[in-house]
Amino acid sequence: MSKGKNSEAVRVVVRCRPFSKKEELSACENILEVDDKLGQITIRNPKAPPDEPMKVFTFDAVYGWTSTQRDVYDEVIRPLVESVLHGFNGTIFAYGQTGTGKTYTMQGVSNDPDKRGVIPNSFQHIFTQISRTQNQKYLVRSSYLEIYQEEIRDLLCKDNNKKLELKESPDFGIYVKTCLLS
Ligand SMILES: Nc1ncnc2c1ncn2[C@@H]1O[C@H](COP(=O)(O)OP(=O)(O)OP(=O)(O)O)[C@@H](O)[C@H]1O
Repeated sequence: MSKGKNSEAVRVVVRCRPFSKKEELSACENILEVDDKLGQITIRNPKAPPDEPMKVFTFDAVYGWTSTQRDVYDEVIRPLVESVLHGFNGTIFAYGQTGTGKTYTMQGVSNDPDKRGVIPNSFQHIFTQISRTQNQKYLVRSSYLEIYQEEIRDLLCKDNNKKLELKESPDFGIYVKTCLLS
């Protein structure tokens, strides 16, 4: 049976950011080609001998430097948030080297509606859906943690310098006690 493109349990999506001003000014060379139809990224090694084949990587979806926050939300995030609203679990995380655009994609620019990222767009999506629903109760819980250099901080806590401890319980597994829980 053929599967729809959003039916995989885990989807890996790559987004390539545009050159920064600094990279433009220093005439950095683009070595990537993004094929969003095939979900492929081709990497050209400028130092490789001419007969060496280029490296091609295939993902569930790829987004190039002209992709917008809306493209990413509508095609990748919206279906997952919809399924969460129907009671399924869902996780979105951004992974990548420093400066590659994780914060831009997840958070974006708050004072420009077109540049808002996954977090504000999914909040808007969830609360719009809740406001339109009648005869149904929702419970929305939120936490915002930073893990940096092996230390965990609760960014919703007034004292966000306080380090949280990693704990383990037979009932919940591994957890941290956030400000809301303590
Ligand atoms: N898709 C994009 N379009 C335009 N600008 C982008 C895009 N992605 C990232 N940028 C810009 O590139 C720079 C680096 O991005 P960002 O801070 O999101 O990287 P990061 O992966 O979160 O880095 P770090 O791991 O160091 O926190 C920022 O100036 C950001 O605005």
